[in-house]
Order: sequence, then C-alpha cells, then structure tokens
Amino acid sequence: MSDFIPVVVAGALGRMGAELIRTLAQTSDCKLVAAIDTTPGREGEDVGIALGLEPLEVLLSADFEGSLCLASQQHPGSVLVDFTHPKVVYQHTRAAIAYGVAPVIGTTGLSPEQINDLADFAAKASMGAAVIPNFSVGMVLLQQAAAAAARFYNHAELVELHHNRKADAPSGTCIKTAELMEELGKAFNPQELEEHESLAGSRGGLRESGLRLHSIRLPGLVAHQEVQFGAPGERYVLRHDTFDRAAYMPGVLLAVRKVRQLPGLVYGLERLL
Ligand SMILES: NC(=O)C1=CN([C@@H]2O[C@H](COP(=O)(O)OP(=O)(O)OC[C@H]3O[C@@H](n4cnc5c(N)ncnc54)[C@H](OP(=O)(O)O)[C@@H]3O)[C@@H](O)[C@H]2O)C=CC1
Ligand SMILES: O=C(O)C1=N[C@H](C(=O)O)C[C@H](O)C1
Repeated sequence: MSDFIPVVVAGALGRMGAELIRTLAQTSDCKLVAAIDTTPGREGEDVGIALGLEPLEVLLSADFEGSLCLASQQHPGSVLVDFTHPKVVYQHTRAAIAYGVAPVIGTTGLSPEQINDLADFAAKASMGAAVIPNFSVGMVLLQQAAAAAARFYNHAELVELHHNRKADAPSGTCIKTAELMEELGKAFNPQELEEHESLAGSRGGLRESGLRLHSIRLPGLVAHQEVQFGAPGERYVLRHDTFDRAAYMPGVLLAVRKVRQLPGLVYGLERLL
C-alpha cells in the first residue's frame, strides 16, 4: 500500500469531477491515479492541462473498466469517486467492487433496490463502499432537522431547485431527505378533498408516504432545497443553498479517507460524520 490514497475519478471533465481534481491537486494525502471521462475527443490528454492546471501526468481515458483494472494492479487500495451519469452509476459501482476499488459514489439515480443489491455485493466482497447523494455537511444538518420536524408535522412538501443541466429528477438529495422523514413510518398530507390536476404533474411527485416532491430547473441555480411543513396557523421552512461546488469537497475527501475502512456499503454522508 502507498503512503497516499490513490484516487480514480470518473466524470473527470464534468462539473464535479473537475472540482474534485482541482481539490486533489492540493491535498497531500490523496493522489489522482486515473481520470475517466467519455466526452468525445479528449482521450489521451493530460487531465491537469485539460482543466487548466499544471500537468498531472494522468491521461484521460474513456475506458472505465480498463482504468479500474490498471488502478487495482498498479495502486492497490485505490478509491473510485464517481460523478458521471445516472444511466451508468449502477454498473460503475458494481465494477469497482468487483475490481477491489472502493467506490465513493456521488452520482445520483440509484434506486433503493439497486442500493440494497450493491450493499449485498459489497458485503460478499468484504469491500467498503459509500453512496452519498449529497456531500455537503449543511445538507446533512437540514436532513436531520427535517427528520426531527417530521415527527411533529403531518403536512410537508419538498422543493429542490437545480441548474438546468441536471439529468435526474427528483434529486438524489431530495429522495434521501424524504426517506429520512419517512423513517418513523408515518403518513403525510392526509387527503381532505378530491384534488383535480388540470395540468398533469402540477402537484409534484407523490411518494407512498404522501410526501410530495417538486423539482425546479433553471440556469443560474446550483443546488438548493426547501422542506416546508404546515399546520393550522403556521409554516416551518428549512432551506439549504449550495452556491459553489467547493461546498462538497470536504465531504468527498472525508468519504475518500474513510471508505476503505468501512465494513460494507453506507448510504448517506451522515453515516460517516
Ligand atoms: N453527491 C453530491 O454531493 C453531488 C452529486 N452530483 C451528481 O453527480 C453527477 C454528475 O454531476 P455533474 O458533475 O454536475 O455532471 P456533468 O454532466 O457536469 O459531468 C459528468 C461527466 O461525466 C461524463 N460521463 C458521462 N457518462 C460517463 C461514463 N459512462 N464514463 C465516464 N464518464 C462519463 C460526462 O461526459 P459526457 O460529455 O460524455 O457526458 C461528463 O463529463 C450527477 O448525478 C449529479 O446529480 C452533483 C453534485 C453534487
Ligand atoms: O446535479 C447536481 O448538481 C446535484 N446533484 C445531487 C442530487 O441529485 O442530489 C446533489 C446536489 O443536489 C447537486
């Protein structure tokens, strides 16, 4: 094992991957060993130069499994950080576990069934893994406050607001927040009359618990979320705003530093704090 944590970044040219590579370049106990991205025409470029940094002597590759295989042979104990696309995140996570590269998954879009399946797979392989829908500590605090308030309010709706280049809706964070609010098994928003939606979707996405999730996509936004609770005569609003992706970096580094010691798969940053 090396005296630094070898890190493979998938989605290296994307908004999050690039921010992470800039952060790793200034982090002494972690070292970028592979950079994967499928953006056409960029393979073979030094990822440092591609991102406007000093050369990092790591060449961009579009070959996910090949890069993992090489990292596992040349840098035992490597960690994968994935910020790619919901369509590939399940296969990426499975492959990382299979190659013995501990996955830190920031990409959203895994279903609860897929997370359970990956947890079983990680346990069988005796691998640590982390699926983290949101790396911001502030968001974890909001989620904990929302879970606590959910005990006292029967009416709640969630609104998440993101930039308009986001592929999935609702956001992974919003789903995780709803899951935490549902942990006591209670039903929200008891129906008081028969509603009629003259425009499909106007009332948002309805979860089995009765919670409603609303997604807004606009240029200029980064990532924002509100949980609104209502009761006769009052409203209680929890809000978190991410203005810069730098906010996620301490959480990503925390997960990179802890994932190899985990006994299996954890879901959510709160499990690492
Ligand atoms: N957990 C957290 O705290 C956060 C999670 N996210 C999540 O991270 C994911 C990425 O977000 P973001 O960085 O904004 O997205 P971007 O679209 O900016 O970046 C994704 C990058 O991944 C590349 N890519 C797509 N498919 C593959 C693949 N199969 N193999 C390798 N690279 C691939 C894309 O290349 P191409 O040009 O080919 O599309 C692109 O360069 C999303 O799911 C988002 O929700 C985002 C912010 C915070
Ligand atoms: O796509 C994004 O930008 C973000 N995605 C994550 C999500 O889906 O929850 C985390 C954060 O909201 C930013």
